[in-house]
Amino acid sequence: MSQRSSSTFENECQKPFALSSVFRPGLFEGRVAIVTGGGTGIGKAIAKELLFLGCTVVIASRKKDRLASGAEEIRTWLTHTGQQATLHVLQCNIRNEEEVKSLISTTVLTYGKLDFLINNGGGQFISNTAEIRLKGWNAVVETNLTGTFLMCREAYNQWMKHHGGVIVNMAMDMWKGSPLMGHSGAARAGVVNLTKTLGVEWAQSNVRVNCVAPGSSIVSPTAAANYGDLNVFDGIGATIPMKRTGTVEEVSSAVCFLLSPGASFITGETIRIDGGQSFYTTPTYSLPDSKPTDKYSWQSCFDAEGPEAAKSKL
Ligand SMILES: CCCCC/C=C/C(=O)SCCNC(=O)CCNC(=O)[C@H](O)C(C)(C)COP(=O)(O)OP(=O)(O)OC[C@H]1O[C@@H](n2cnc3c(N)ncnc32)[C@H](O)[C@@H]1OP(=O)(O)O
Ligand SMILES: NC(=O)C1=CN([C@@H]2O[C@H](COP(=O)(O)OP(=O)(O)OC[C@H]3O[C@@H](n4cnc5c(N)ncnc54)[C@H](OP(=O)(O)O)[C@@H]3O)[C@@H](O)[C@H]2O)C=CC1
Repeated sequence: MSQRSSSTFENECQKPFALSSVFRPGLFEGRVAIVTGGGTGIGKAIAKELLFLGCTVVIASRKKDRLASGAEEIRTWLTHTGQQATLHVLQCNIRNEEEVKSLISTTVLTYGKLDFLINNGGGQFISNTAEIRLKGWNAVVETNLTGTFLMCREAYNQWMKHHGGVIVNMAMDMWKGSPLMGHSGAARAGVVNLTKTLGVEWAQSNVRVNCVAPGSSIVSPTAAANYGDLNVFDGIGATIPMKRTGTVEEVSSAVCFLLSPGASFITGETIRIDGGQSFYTTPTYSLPDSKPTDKYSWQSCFDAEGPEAAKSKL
């Protein structure tokens, strides 16, 4: 079997506009999508790929400046691809119910429909759970779980209930717990569960709801900046069975597959995009040194309590 070397692949990718999707051009022509967090990182890659495939895309997030610079980059890129598609920018904090309602209604009013919702916007900060203040806990849970719920509910009630559609949610590698990201792990586990529920409840409306779960390994400058350390992804590749970090394109193509007719019998599912990391036992969080914890056995109780106490229980 011939094996393409990684350097060949890198060279291909350095031709920035030659390769923009593994899917066929025009696949999403006539479709309308909302991508939250579409101005940066993974969301920006999803927006680009959808546009490349002919979809009209609304990107939405909290910060005007991030949206504006993301949109400028996307438009320049789109021009170079030679493809024509519409990109629309709307400000929205997914934690705010009124803003979410308005994002969906503006999209439906402007473009007459809403086919795809990609709930990519989200995130968290790093902290031992014992040190998380209630405001910080609430901020992360509202962003990742409540924000996803609000977006799904409004997309469904305002459009998809009567017209069908596809939703893709965002989780993370929280399968074995999330040391130092307890708030986000709990919220994303909720998102995975919500995805299953909605997949069942909304099947009757021809709405599919799925989710992607990237490992803590998808390199983007904005994600790194969020942790105040541009090198935060260094060293992570070595802990992954595939021996490398992931790319934003590798998340985007999974999202596009889930949106496509090729996934038309898939709903309620979460796809891991983590190079096998979540199935591998090497911990990314090292436990602090501590003495062995207390063991339970009848003999140890007898030893601890002494023969008289044990006899008195007979
Ligand atoms: C280690 C490698 C990991 C690689 C894997 C990457 C995974 C990813 O998910 S990458 C995505 C990264 N991007 C983001 O996380 C962006 C979105 N995140 C945020 O905006 C914040 O983290 C947020 C969700 C907490 C929302 O922030 P904000 O809008 O400012 O929220 P509030 O003003 O309502 O509340 C802030 C509240 O939260 C606590 N807090 C925030 N940051 C920290 C921090 N760095 N350390 C400790 N606590 C923090 C704090 O309680 C804040 O309230 P105040 O105390 O009043 O400031
Ligand atoms: N990179 C990785 O390794 C992993 C990433 N993820 C998840 O993937 C998603 C994208 O992350 P990534 O691109 O890497 O990082 P980014 O920090 O670049 O993306 C986060 C995006 O979410 C938007 N956002 C955050 N809070 C809100 C909000 N309340 N309302 C609307 N938009 C919001 C941000 O825009 P703005 O600031 O303008 O609001 C930003 O565009 C996130 O949910 C992230 O947690 C999950 C696992 C691993």
